[in-house]
Amino acid sequence: MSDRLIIFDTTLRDGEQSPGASMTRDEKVRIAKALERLRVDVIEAGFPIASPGDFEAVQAVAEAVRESTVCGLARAKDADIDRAAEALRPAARARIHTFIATSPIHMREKLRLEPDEVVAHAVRAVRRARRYTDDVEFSPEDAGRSEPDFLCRILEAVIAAGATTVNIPDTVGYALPDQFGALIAELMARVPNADKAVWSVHCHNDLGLAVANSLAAVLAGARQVECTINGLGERAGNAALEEVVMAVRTRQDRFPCDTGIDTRQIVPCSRLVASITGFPVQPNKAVVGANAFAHESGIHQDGVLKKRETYEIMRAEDVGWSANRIVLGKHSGRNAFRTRLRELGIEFDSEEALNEAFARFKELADKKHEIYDEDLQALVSETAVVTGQERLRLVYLRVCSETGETPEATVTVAVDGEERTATARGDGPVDASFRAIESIVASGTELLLYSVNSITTGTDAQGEVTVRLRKNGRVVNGQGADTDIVIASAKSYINALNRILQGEPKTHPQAGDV
Ligand SMILES: CC(=O)SCCNC(=O)CCNC(=O)[C@H](O)C(C)(C)COP(=O)(O)OP(=O)(O)OC[C@H]1O[C@@H](n2cnc3c(N)ncnc32)[C@H](O)[C@@H]1OP(=O)(O)O
Ligand SMILES: CC(C)C(=O)C(=O)O
Repeated sequence: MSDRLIIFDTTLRDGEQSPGASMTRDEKVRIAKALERLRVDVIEAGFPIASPGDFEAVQAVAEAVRESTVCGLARAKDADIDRAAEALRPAARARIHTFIATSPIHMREKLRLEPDEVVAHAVRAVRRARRYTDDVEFSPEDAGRSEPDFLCRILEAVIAAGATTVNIPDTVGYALPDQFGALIAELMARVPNADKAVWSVHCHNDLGLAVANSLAAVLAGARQVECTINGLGERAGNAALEEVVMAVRTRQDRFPCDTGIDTRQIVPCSRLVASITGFPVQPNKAVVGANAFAHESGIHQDGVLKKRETYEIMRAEDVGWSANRIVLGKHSGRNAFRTRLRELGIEFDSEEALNEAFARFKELADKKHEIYDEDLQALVSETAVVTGQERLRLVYLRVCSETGETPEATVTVAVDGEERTATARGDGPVDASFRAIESIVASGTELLLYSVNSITTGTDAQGEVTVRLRKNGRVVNGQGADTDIVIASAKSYINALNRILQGEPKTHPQAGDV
């Protein structure tokens, strides 16, 4: 049995199925490049038949990624498989992942097919996918609630038809670790041609057991785990990549295999996904939460100072947190700035992008005593968005907020380079600012979500604001960071409006134009 555990990342497909987490094509490419740096083996980039946008995103990821295999999802239908193959054509290594449900309830109530018909669809789909690539994965959806005898039958048939990976999904997060591990062991023992395929698992977190179930499966013999950054995914999410990878690595005394992941890229990748999707990472989240390596109580601090291993089972640096805290300030130069960002896994495409980020860093350093890694990451992800084709830019903001008075905001926005100013009152300083921006841009968008997170601690911490806007059924997220949360809010609002404008004809926004 192989000692390599294949990491199949599905942040861009199942992760995107988290309500509100949809990503643009360019955002998917940025995440895919980060996943490639993380050295994931397979990137599931989307479900090409789902929409023209999903097709283009899979195609763009297939063009951009050279090291990891790029995968597209397809139902057991000819049209889905042909569409996936078309989207994956530019890939250096392409995988088609086809699936059909095998549980009695799904076959009877959803597919309305007899078990024999399900087997026939599965075999036909795998054969068709093999016409396009040698790398074909098959999943019996809802395997966690399927009959083991039927699973054995369909898995033997798809392996004989050419499936090179068979993936056992616990689609509704129903399994328990001992039972799921036993199921994998049973299937691998009973399917006669089991050794012709890699065995994989895909677990959902409805009972908070996705990682535990995945690890139980690996101990039983599975050699691929499907997972997502920060555990994103449909409903309660999928197994978190960072937890699976670090559990296997930390407990090498129990696992007979290891991954090829560059673990130092885990935290930068987690932060990128959080900032693009607008789903912040909870501070107590394992591995990637802000408190994962923080020690608060005296007895723990005393122990760690004497010997780090008394209270730490992993090294913060090994997953991408920095060990040295105060590194950069307003007297630092470009080389220190570039070097620190390189240590965080961030590279600039051009000198212009570096200069743009450096200018923002200097502005921030003037306002803030200490610049933490999290500040830098927020600043760079903001720069990456800003250097795109932005049509609106915040030029000026003044807010007047006084006890007993209605807050008032005056805002100047450059619209395609032309500055416009407006003043508005609101229920609070943020509301007043948004109203002032609206009276300039007249976007007609609906605000679905507004959230503020403190990126670091202290009263001079940067606030990171996420807003979610909807227009004509299209939902976008915007982010902004600043030590002043009203400015961060205005930046995030304008960032979201820029995303709505992206790809639209370049006329000057007037009332209702955005
Ligand atoms: C467990 C998972 O996460 S699977 C992935 C889930 N992700 C998604 O569904 C996101 C993308 N989906 C979509 O955009 C749409 O559902 C589409 C484009 C795939 C299909 O859209 P529509 O054609 O309008 O069908 P709709 O979504 O209403 O229903 C699904 C149909 O696919 C059938 N179906 C579902 N799974 C499969 C399968 N694996 N193989 C074959 N047929 C299937 C259903 O029985 C149903 O058929 P019916 O229309 O004959 O009743
Ligand atoms: C397509 C399959 C693997 C899936 O996402 C699930 O069953 O949850």
